[in-house]
Amino acid sequence: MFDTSPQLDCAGRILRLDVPRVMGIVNVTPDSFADGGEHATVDAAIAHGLKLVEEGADVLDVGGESTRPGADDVSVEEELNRVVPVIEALAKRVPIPISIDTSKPEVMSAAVAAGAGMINDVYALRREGALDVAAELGVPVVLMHMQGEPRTMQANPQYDDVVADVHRFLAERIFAAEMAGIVKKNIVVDPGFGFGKNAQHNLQLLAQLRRLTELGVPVLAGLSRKKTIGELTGRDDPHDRVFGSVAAHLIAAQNGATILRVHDVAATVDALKVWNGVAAMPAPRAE
Ligand SMILES: Nc1nc2ncc(COP(=O)(O)OP(=O)(O)O)nc2c(=O)[nH]1
Repeated sequence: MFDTSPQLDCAGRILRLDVPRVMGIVNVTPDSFADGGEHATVDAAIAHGLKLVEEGADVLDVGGESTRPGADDVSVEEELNRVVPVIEALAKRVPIPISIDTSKPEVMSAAVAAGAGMINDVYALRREGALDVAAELGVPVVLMHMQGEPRTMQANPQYDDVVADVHRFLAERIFAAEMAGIVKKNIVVDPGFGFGKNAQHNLQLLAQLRRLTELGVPVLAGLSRKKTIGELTGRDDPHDRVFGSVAAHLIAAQNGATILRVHDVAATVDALKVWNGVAAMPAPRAE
């Protein structure tokens, strides 16, 4: 019997989506909100990536520019200097797919040449040239919703209906990607928790995440250590938001997400082992 569950071919490295998978975050940045500066050097980032693989990550997401509210822009050259050596080294040393977290077409190309097999773009390929470059590279792409720009997006986000608005945006970006030549089986969508959303918006999106699975592509959820988790738990320090983040990602998995983007891989992997244990149980017999 052939396994018909969805999977992503990330430049030859397969990311199976038969069960929720864990994307480990490797921020090669001095200013990321949750772990800024902790893995900012090439060597530290490589070591961190190897640690996340040890902990059970199914894919690594390497990023060289913080997208937190108010973050400074990073030049193409600086971003390349941060991520390319890390991707090159990790691609040689780990068997799992590596994704590049960038919105710059030049960085997408260089990262894939260095061994990345997936593009994760918080701008959903809206930057000049990004759609064409992503189509040319032919690797899976994550299209994420953001309202506004990182610098200003949290000022006062407004929606008529955040779930419907995000759903509509992602449907439009899927269409744009397909028109550019990206095949639908290579597309993942992401509601963009915290990107132009307040806590209520984030919780509505999490509660109704299954609506996004109607788009017919895998859903990625990234709530790890984010402000909404802090507000709900009262944990001001992002490092103290592990338990809340794990709870949020289990709910995302329960609501249809099959890629979870996390800082705390070991904790999330253990939580998913419990979740998978229950999910594997036979459905209740009809009365
Ligand atoms: N697809 C996707 N990509 C993302 N990239 C960065 C961040 C922000 O989190 P982090 O990388 O931890 O922080 P920073 O952007 O400050 O480096 N969140 C997402 C997300 O929710 N979805």
